[in-house]
This record gives sequence, C-alpha cells and structure tokens, in this order.
Amino acid sequence: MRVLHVAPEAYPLVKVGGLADVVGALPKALRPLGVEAEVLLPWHGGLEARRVGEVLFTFAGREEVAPLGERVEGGVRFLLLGVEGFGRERVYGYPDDQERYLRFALAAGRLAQGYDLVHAHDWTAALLALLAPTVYTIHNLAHQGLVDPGPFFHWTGLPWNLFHIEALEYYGQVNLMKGGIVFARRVTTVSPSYAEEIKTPELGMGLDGVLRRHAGKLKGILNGLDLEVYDPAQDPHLPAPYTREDPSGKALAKAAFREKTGLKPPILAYVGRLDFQKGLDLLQAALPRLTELGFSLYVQGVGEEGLAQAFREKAVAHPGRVAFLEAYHEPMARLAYAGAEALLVPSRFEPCGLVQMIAQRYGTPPVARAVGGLKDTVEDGRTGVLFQSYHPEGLLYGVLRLFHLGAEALGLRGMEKDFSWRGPALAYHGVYREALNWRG
Ligand SMILES: Nc1ncnc2c1ncn2[C@@H]1O[C@H](COP(=O)(O)OP(=O)(O)O[C@H]2O[C@H](CO)[C@@H](O)[C@H](O)[C@H]2O)[C@@H](O)[C@H]1O
Repeated sequence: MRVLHVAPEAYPLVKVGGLADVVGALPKALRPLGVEAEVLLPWHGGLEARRVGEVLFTFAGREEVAPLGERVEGGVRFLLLGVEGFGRERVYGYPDDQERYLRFALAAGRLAQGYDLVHAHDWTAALLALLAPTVYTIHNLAHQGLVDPGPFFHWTGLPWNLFHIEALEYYGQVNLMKGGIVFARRVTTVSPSYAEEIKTPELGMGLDGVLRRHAGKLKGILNGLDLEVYDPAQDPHLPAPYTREDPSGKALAKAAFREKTGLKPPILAYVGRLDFQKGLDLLQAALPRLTELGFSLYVQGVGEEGLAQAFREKAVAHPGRVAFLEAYHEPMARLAYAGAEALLVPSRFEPCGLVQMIAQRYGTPPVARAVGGLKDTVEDGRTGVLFQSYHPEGLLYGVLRLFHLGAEALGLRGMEKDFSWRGPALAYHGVYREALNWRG
C-alpha cells in the first residue's frame, strides 16, 4: 500500500508545533505494517534537498511547473514541492497563505496519482480530498482555511456547483476544512475525546453539524510519541541520561534547568505555542497566587504578540520567579520537560496535545485541563492532575492537588506509560484499508 502524506510541516525538516511531530513519526511507524508512506511538504525557505524532477499542474487556468526535491530522514522519504509562494522563512502567517497552499494542494493532487491513497493533514491539505482518494486528519479545528469563492473557483478550476451547503459553502465563503470532511473517504482526529467534542456546538467551531452528518466516517485515533526522539535515556540535550529504573540523572536536569533559568524551585513550566487555544490567560490570572505560594513559572513559546508582551512584563516584574523564553528552542524545551517540577497545560480545548505526553515520558507530571486528548493521556491522581473548570482557581487547585499528592511520585509513575505509535499506526492502517475498500 503506497500512501502520500500531505502536510505543511514535518519533523525533523520543519516544525512549528505538534502537527510536525505527527507527520514525522507516523510514516515510520506504518512501515512495519507494510505501508509505504512518503511525506510531501512545500519547499519552505532554507530546506535543502536533492532535485529529483518536477510536477506539472494547472493553476488559474495556466500550466505551471514546480520543482520536486527529495530527502530521506530516518528511513522516510520526504518530497518537497517548490510551487510559487514558498521558499520563505515562516510556514504560516502570510497574507497570501490561502492562495499559496491551494497552489501547493493542486500540484500535490497531480503527484498523488502515483499513490493508492493520500493522507491529508489539516486545512492546508484539505483540497486533496476533492482530487484523490483521501483520508483526512483534523489536528486542529480552529484553523479551517476560509477563501472567497471567486478566487477559489478561478484558481482551482473546480465547478461552481460545489458551492452549496452540503459541499464547500460556509456562510458565503469556501471552507477548506469542511471540504476535507465532506469529500474524504475517512476522517480522523487525534484523540477519541476530541472526536466526540467536535460534534458538539460548544467545541465544533461551527462545523459540528457537518461532523455529526459525517460521523459515520469519523474516528478518533490518539497520537503517539516518537520514542526515539523523546527519550530521557538518550536525549543529547540533557546533562545526563536517566530511566525510570535509575532516575538519578533527573536531578542533574533539575539543577541545570534551575541554573539556566535563574528560577527557584518548585518550577512550573509551560512549553508550546502562544495561542488562544492554550489557556494562557488562566496562567496569567493565576500567577500572583502561584508566586505567593512559592512557585516559579517558566514559559517558553512564540505566537500571539499580546500574550508574549504580557509574559515579557511578568518576567521583568518577578525576577527569579518568572522567566520567559520567546523562542522556538528544542534544547531548552527538553530541559524543561526533564527539569521542571510540573508541566502546566491549561488548554481551552486540545485536540490531543503532545507536551503532556513528553513530560510524562520525562518523569514530570502534568497539571492539565480535563479536555480533549489531555483527558485521554493524563491519568488523574496517578500520573498527573486534571482540572475541570476553565478558571484560574481550577488551575491553582490542580497545582496544589499535585503537590499534595506528591509530584515526584506521580512523575515517576508517568514514565511507565506507553505512548508509542504502535497502536495508533495499527488503527490508521485499518482506516486506510477501509478507505481503499470504500464504495461511496
Ligand atoms: N517554543 C518552543 N520550543 C520548542 N518546542 C516547542 C515550542 N513550542 C512548541 N514546541 C513543540 O511543539 C509541539 C507541540 O505539540 P502539541 O501537540 O502539544 O500542540 P500543538 O497545538 O502545536 O499541536 C496541534 O496538533 C497536534 C498534533 O496532532 C495535537 O496534538 C494538538 O492538540 C494540536 O493543537 C511539541 O513537540 C513541543 O515540544
């Protein structure tokens, strides 16, 4: 079975968040099951690859040619498509994102002809569902890809009769995520709980009706972790290796983390994108009480300017108690997972979440909101703490409860958990088989 994963980012080539982890790890885990999975990405700026050919496709009624690059990492073949509009520094966040990702998807559609199945990830690849047999994965319903219908039908050459409520139309615009859901043979999302939540008006982000209508082909498959990439026994970013059986190296990680951040223990850490989704307003509101109670806070992430500004100010106002690293920095993230006393994940909503799994693998207990994949991966009172209410008091209560239960013991227990991709890869394999036998 030959499957082409189409996505905007994949570890280790280019990473903004958890999507890259998944697209980097799943193809590797599928290989032992006899699935030949390759990954297609846009040729972002700075990515080096061997040129192996070109792809011809039509955009806005004109023939275009895109160079095709190849790179093999960890036994996985990555293909890079150099369509116009890429070759820039960032993956997202440009005013012409819709146009350039549609161009990418149209070219990808051509390349897909050589595969049995496409596995398309999130809105940037959703158009593939209209171009080839596709399994579509929702990593985050918050970004749906809205496009004005005029340019959309001009660029893609698709017929206007798709512009109706059971297909692409969404309040007068084209909604690419909706197209992915409607036209894919199978739809998955990244945890069983999120698969249920998105069918409700509260967390369906306006697509709950569509998801309920297509519920028969929707399945939640929990993400795994690449256990070779995230392994305290062989992580080059830690001062010493450690395991559950011999956790002595963890004390060195704690010491190094305290020294690097200048923070006094116990340190609560947040690592992740600075985004509305992540519940950072709760963290800010709870901060005065947390510092009063003797906790320190380490925040690492990039994203929304308003959130970044607030943490810059807090770090200046509370030296030795609050530290903010406004950077994407792999070594410091690993040190935080290993060296903090607890990891905070106060998300408003969370499709799956990887940071709480990484922390558990590194023996650090999470305090997480009981939502989405957090609920499916943190065992409340055993490997971490889950809190319900989206309120600063909920978070505070969670932190206090963790230390009352014994943060260290819960952390060590978390190291026993199996977050491997083996089970999830089997589940995806089953979904691929269903999609190939599909008679729609
Ligand atoms: N400043 C920084 N420095 C270093 N590393 C950083 C970093 N900021 C983030 N990261 C890394 O990015 C990843 C974040 O992954 P998550 O899954 O927790 O959240 P994200 O919202 O990005 O993913 C979305 O997609 C994934 C994949 O399906 C879902 O799990 C999730 O719920 C959904 O929101 C982790 O590997 C983390 O270490």
